[in-house]
Amino acid sequence: MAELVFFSGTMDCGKSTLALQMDHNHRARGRSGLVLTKHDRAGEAVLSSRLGLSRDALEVTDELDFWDLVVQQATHGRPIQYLICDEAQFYLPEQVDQLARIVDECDIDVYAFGITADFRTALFPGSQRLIELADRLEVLQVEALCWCGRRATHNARVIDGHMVVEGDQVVVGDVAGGDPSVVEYEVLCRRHHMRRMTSHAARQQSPDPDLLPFDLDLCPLPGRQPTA
Ligand SMILES: Nc1ncnc2c1ncn2[C@@H]1O[C@H](COP(=O)(O)OP(=O)(O)O)[C@@H](O)[C@H]1O
Ligand SMILES: Cc1cn([C@H]2C[C@H](O)[C@@H](COP(=O)(O)O)O2)c(=O)[nH]c1=O
Repeated sequence: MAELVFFSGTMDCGKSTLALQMDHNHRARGRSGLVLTKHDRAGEAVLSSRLGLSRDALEVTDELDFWDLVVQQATHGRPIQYLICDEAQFYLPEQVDQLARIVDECDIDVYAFGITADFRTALFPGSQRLIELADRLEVLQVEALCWCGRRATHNARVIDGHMVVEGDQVVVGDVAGGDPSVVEYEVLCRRHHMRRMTSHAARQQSPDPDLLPFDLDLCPLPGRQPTA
């Protein structure tokens, strides 16, 4: 029986890599599928992973009707058995409803990949609908880590090293390493997200590089009070 599965996690935890692997494995067994994405960092109509792999994909626009898409494919003699849907947090809730209908009425597997929450910890509308409708939620096994060493569970938006909590929900960007004058993201544990303590801020408080990436709370020094 077909399933709607939502693979989620923070940014940079391997979702797009897994999406490419799943497409590869299904294709290798002769199954026919479609790969879709929306606002990938690498540009339009491409699904890219930070491991260096990428492939062509259909760009999901607000106008796209997934139901019409699979019906069209079938009527043109290209029946679909699975859909890979990356950056699904950006899909409209009604598009997620269409995906659920495709699973139930066409017996097509839908594998969706995306972050659940934005930089303010609010659910993206597409992710909220996926959580409401999915047969299964899968949290990725590879843990992205906060600078302190704990598992990263939240996405921070960072401008000039400082975490911001106001702005548009959707701003396409990457985790640190690019041009620091533009918006970038950093994954943090909840504690440091709530304290707005990015790696930059932590370094300013504790400039000795030997103290990073270890969190003093996790690895206290004798006689020293935790700072972060
Ligand atoms: N140079 C590298 N060597 C090994 N693994 C890497 C390298 N660069 C990135 N990765 C892995 O790729 C993951 C990010 O994969 P990606 O599919 O782009 O993430 P997501 O789609 O969740 O944002 C990182 O968590 C890391 O495990
Ligand atoms: C937290 C957050 C992220 N985004 C954007 C940034 C990236 O372009 C994608 C996530 O991609 P990834 O493959 O999971 O790294 O989402 C955003 O627009 N708004 C946010 O709050």
